[in-house]
Amino acid sequence: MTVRDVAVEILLQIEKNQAYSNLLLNSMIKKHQVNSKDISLLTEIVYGTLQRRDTLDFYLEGFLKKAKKIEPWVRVLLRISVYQMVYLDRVPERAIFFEAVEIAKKRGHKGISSFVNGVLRSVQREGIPDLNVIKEPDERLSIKTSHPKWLVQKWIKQFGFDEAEKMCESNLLAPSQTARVNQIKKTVHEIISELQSKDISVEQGDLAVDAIKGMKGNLALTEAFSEGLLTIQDESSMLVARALNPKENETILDSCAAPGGKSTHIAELMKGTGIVHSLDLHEHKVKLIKQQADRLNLKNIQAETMDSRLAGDRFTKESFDRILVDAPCSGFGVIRRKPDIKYTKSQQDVLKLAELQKNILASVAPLLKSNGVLVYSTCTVDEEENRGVVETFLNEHQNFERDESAINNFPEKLHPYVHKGEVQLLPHYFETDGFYIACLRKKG
Ligand SMILES: C[S@@+](CC[C@H](N)C(=O)[O-])C[C@H]1O[C@@H](n2cnc3c(N)ncnc32)[C@H](O)[C@@H]1O
Repeated sequence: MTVRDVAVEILLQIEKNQAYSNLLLNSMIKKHQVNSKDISLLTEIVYGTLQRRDTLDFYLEGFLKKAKKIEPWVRVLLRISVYQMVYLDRVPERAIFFEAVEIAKKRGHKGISSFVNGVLRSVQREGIPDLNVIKEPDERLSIKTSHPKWLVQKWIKQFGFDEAEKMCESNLLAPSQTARVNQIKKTVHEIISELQSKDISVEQGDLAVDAIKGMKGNLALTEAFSEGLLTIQDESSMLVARALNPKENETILDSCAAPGGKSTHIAELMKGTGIVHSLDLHEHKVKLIKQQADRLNLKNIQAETMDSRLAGDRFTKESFDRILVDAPCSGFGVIRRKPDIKYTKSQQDVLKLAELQKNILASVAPLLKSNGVLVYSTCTVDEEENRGVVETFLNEHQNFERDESAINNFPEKLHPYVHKGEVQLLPHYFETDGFYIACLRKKG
C-alpha cells in the first residue's frame, strides 16, 4: 500500500468508527510497515487533512454540486488530494493526481477515477474559493479553522473574538515535543549535555523546571527514555505536580492516574519515598501506569483499578496529605494532538463530564487531611468544566478554600495567567497544550 492508500484508510476509520487518530496512526504504521522516510508525509497528510476537514469540504463544495451521492472513501480521497494541493508545497501536483486516480481505480471503478480526476482538474484550473465570501465572522472562523460552529461561538462568548481566533488558529499547528527529566537520576543540565554529545539537539523548557524541549524524532526510541531518564510530557502537564507540591514521605492520592504521567512525576518529586496511590477506572490503563513506574524504577507508586467515586469504600477519611484529580475532560486543550476531538465532542459531553468531575471531587474530598492540598486539573479550556466545577465544589464544600501558595511560585511568565490559585493556559500563550489547574486547601 502507498502512503496515500494508508492515509485514506486511516481517515476513513476515524470517520466511521470514531477511532482515535494518534492510536490508529501508530498501529497502521506498524501494520503496513510504513518506512521511516514515509512516516512524516503520512503523519502530515493524516493530521493536516483531519485538522482542516471542514475547510477542505468548503473548498470542494462548489466542485461537487452536480455529483449525486459521494461515497465516504471518495470524499476522503478528494480531501487528502486538495489538502496536498493547497497546503503542501513540496508535493508535485502530478504526483497527487496520479495517486488519487490510482486509488480511485483500485477502490472503485473507471467511472469514479474519472470523476476524481475531473474534480481535481477543476480545482487546479479554477482555484479554491475565497473564505471571505462567508460574511458572518463566527461562521467564517469556524470554516477557516475547521472548528464546529457551536464551539467557536462558545469560545467567542468565553474569551472574546480575538482570543478565540488565536486559539482556533493555533490548534492547527503541529504540537511541540517536550520531555520531563527524571531528576532522581539526572539534572536537566546533565541530560541536555548527554543528549547533545549524541548529536540530539535539545534545550531547557520554557515553563516547567523539569522540562527539555526541541527534540526531533521519536524520543521513545532513545536510550535516555528506555533507561528511565525521560518521560514524554507536555510542559503544561508538568506544572500539575509542581502545583500539588508533594513532600518526601507523604501519602498521596492520584484519583484519575492513567497512563501515569503525573503519578510518576509526583513519585519522582518525592524521591521515591512515601506512597502514591494511583487509581484509574480501566484495568488496561492501570497496566500502563505500572509499566511507566517500572521503566522509571519508581517503587513508591501503587496502581489500582478503581472508580474513584468509590474511593471512600477503600480508603479511610483524612488519610491523604495531598490529592490530585486530573479529571477526564472534553480535551479541548489538546486538539493539536488529537484533532478528532473537535468533531466528536459535543456540548452534551461537556455537561456530562463536568458532572463526573464534580462527583469525583466530592468523593475524594473527605479523604484529605486537614490543611491538605487538593489539585484539580484538566486538559481543556471549557469554563463549564474548569472554573464552573471549582465554583460548585467550593459552594458545596465550605471546609475548602482556594490555595495560592504553590502556584504563586510558578515562573514569572505564567503570573499574568494565575489568579487566586488557578491558572488557565490557552495553547497559543506558550505553544503548550491548553491546560487548567486549580489548587484548593482543606481548612484546618
Ligand atoms: C486526563 S486522564 C488522566 C491522565 C493522567 N493523570 C496522566 O497524567 O497521565 C483521565 C483518566 O481518568 C480515568 N477515569 C475516568 N473516569 C474515572 C473514574 N470514575 N475513576 C477513576 N478514573 C477515571 C480515565 O480512564 C483516564 O485515564
